[in-house]
This record gives sequence, structure tokens and C-alpha cells, in this order.
Amino acid sequence: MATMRKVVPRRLVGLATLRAVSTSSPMGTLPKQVKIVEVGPRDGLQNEKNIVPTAVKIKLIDMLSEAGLPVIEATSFVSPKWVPQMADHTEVLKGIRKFPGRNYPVLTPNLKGFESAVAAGAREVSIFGAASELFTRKNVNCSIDASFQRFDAIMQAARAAAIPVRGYVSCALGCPYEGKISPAKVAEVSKKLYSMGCYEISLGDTIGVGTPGAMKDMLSAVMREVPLAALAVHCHDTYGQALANTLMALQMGVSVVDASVAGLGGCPYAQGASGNLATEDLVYMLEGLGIHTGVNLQKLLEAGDFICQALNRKTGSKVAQATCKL
Ligand SMILES: CC(C)(COP(=O)([O-])OP(=O)([O-])OC[C@H]1O[C@@H](n2cnc3c(N)ncnc32)[C@H](O)[C@@H]1OP(=O)([O-])[O-])[C@@H](O)C(=O)NCCC(=O)NCCSC(=O)C[C@@](C)(O)CC(=O)[O-]
Repeated sequence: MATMRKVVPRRLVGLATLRAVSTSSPMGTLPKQVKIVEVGPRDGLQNEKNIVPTAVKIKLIDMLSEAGLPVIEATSFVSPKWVPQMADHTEVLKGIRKFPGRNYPVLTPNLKGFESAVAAGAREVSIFGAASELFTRKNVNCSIDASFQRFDAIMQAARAAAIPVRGYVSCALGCPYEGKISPAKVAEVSKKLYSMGCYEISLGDTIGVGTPGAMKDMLSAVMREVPLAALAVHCHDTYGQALANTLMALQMGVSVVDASVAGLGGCPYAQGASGNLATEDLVYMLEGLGIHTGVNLQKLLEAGDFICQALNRKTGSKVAQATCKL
């Protein structure tokens, strides 16, 4: 295994001067604490063409746990024909160290996936819907309505097994196949997922086309239907807007943010989707705002290094690039 690169501590020390920003600044009402949902091992890796060894996935998740991430989406129990990279879901879920008080949710598209996930030891699952009809067909091979019938079956089984379920709404700020998606449609799908029992709804800018203005309009509509405390944002960075969009959501009171170590990611069924918001960049910004995350940035950078070296890939995190010793 290649050696870890050293992070230059001087750059990180500079943060201390920024920490004076108060939570009731003119920027809006910022949350005091943000829960980061790390999606790198799932969203980050699912699009990788070469199969990443199971041992690498396990080590990545363990390093992310050591960095203090409270929630790490570990894998997905989808069809291996559709997403070959996630075919080792059972081995990954069984192989990782489960830190006390942390969650390791997995994606489940249908009852079959849910049952396999539970058999592999999943204690939390995520169902994934979308606000776009065409994207739903490309991603899970059925209509939005039919996807909700599958979700019904999962919700019933999850209730019986006392398994919490998170819900995703993809294409919340645009669709690769339909283009613009109305905030009303996003609100409708979010409300349905929440009403059926999802404890949290993650609003995905799947192809990273959103801007802070679009985020504001979409969130305003969703907040009329779903309590703010149950909302999360999930921004891809295709147009370099992910951090700005996330900041807008924070200013509107959202306190749960999805991100992916080293900015890895993309949905294989969303043409043009690039990586997610890099977790390192999110943590750096939140620390600068004086917002608690419980994440150790140094250890997170090391996890980012590890996976980038394993993938032979340059990091997508600006913070990692800036702090990299040349
Ligand atoms: C939903 C299906 C399965 C429908 O796929 P289908 O082909 O319509 O399903 P089917 O029920 O006809 O089954 C076909 C075959 O798949 C098997 N199968 C069926 N279900 C499972 C399962 N759970 N696990 C393992 N195998 C399964 C089933 O047993 C059968 O096997 P065969 O008889 O041919 O050998 C498929 O379309 C699929 O797996 N799609 C997943 C696509 C995916 O993972 N996309 C990425 C995640 S979403 C995302 O990234 C966005 C997000 C969440 O990050 C937020 C954002 O950024 O917006």
C-alpha cells in the first residue's frame, strides 16, 4: 500500500481565526451542529468502472469511522447486473467495524434488496425515489408510482423489524432526461416518502446543475410539506455549485448534509453526473463557521488519500489539494 501523504498543518490552523462567526450571523440562521452523511463508499464507488477490491472498501469505511463520521452509507443491495460494483454488498457490510453510536445504512430498491440487507446485518436502509419519471425508469426500471409500491413493501417489512428508513429524492434540482423539475414535484415526492414513514428525506441534486437560487425555491416548497428537521441535502458538484447550494440549505435551517470523501461519486444512470460535494470541503467550511460536526479533518484527509491512491485518482476535494504536501 502506498504511503499516506502528509497534510500540511499550517493551512488547517488558519481556520481558528474564522471560528468567531456566530450562528446568528447576518448570513441567516445557521445550525449549531450538522450531521454529515458520508456517501463515498456507496455513491462514491458505485460508478467506478474497475471493481474496487472488497478489502479496500472495508478499509475506507473503517477509516471514515475513525475520522468520526456519524453516518456512513456502506453499500447498496441493488441488482449486481445493474451495478456490478456493489455486488460485494454482503461482504462489505459484514466486514466493516461497526463503531458504537454510528449508523451504516445501505440502499435497498425493493423487498429482495431489503431482505438481503437485513440478512447481512443492516440496521438501517435507504430507499431511493426521484422527482423525475424518466430518471426513475432509467434508474430502477419502473414508473414513480411503481417505485412507491416497492417502497410500501419495504416500509412494511422495515416497520416489523424496527429498521429506520431514509428516503432519497433524486433530480431535486434537475434531471438528465427531463431537464427542469418543478419544486412542486419534488415537494410531492418528498411528502409521500415522509408520510410513509421515512425519518429523513435527502434531496439530491443528482447531476449538480442547481444553483443557490434554485435550491432556495425547491427547499421552500419542500419545507411546506416536510418538517425542516427531517430534511437533508445531497449535492453533486458538476457545475461547482455544491458547496454554495449546501450553504444556502444551511442558511434555511437544514442540518443534515450528504457528502463524499474526495468528492467521489455519481449515479451510473444519470448521464453527466459528476462527484458529490467533497466531505473534506464541507468539514472545512463548517469548521470555519463554528459548526460542530464531530469529524476529525486530518483523519478524513487520510481516508481521502487512501481511496484516491487505491483508485489511482486525483482527489476532487479542494481542501485536500490545498493541504497536500508537494
Ligand atoms: C431495482 C432493480 C433491481 C430493478 O431491476 P429489474 O431488472 O427491473 O428487476 P427484476 O425484478 O425484473 O429482476 C431482474 C433480476 O435482478 C434480480 N434482482 C432484483 N432485485 C435485486 C436486488 N435488490 N438485489 C439483487 N438482485 C436483484 C432479480 O432476482 C433478477 O435476477 P435474474 O432472475 O435475472 O437472475 C434495478 O433497476 C436496480 O438494481 N437498480 C439500481 C440502480 C442503482 O443502484 N442506481 C444508483 C443508486 S441511486 C443514486 O445513486 C442517486 C442517489 C441516491 O445517490 C441520490 C442522488 O444523487 O440523486
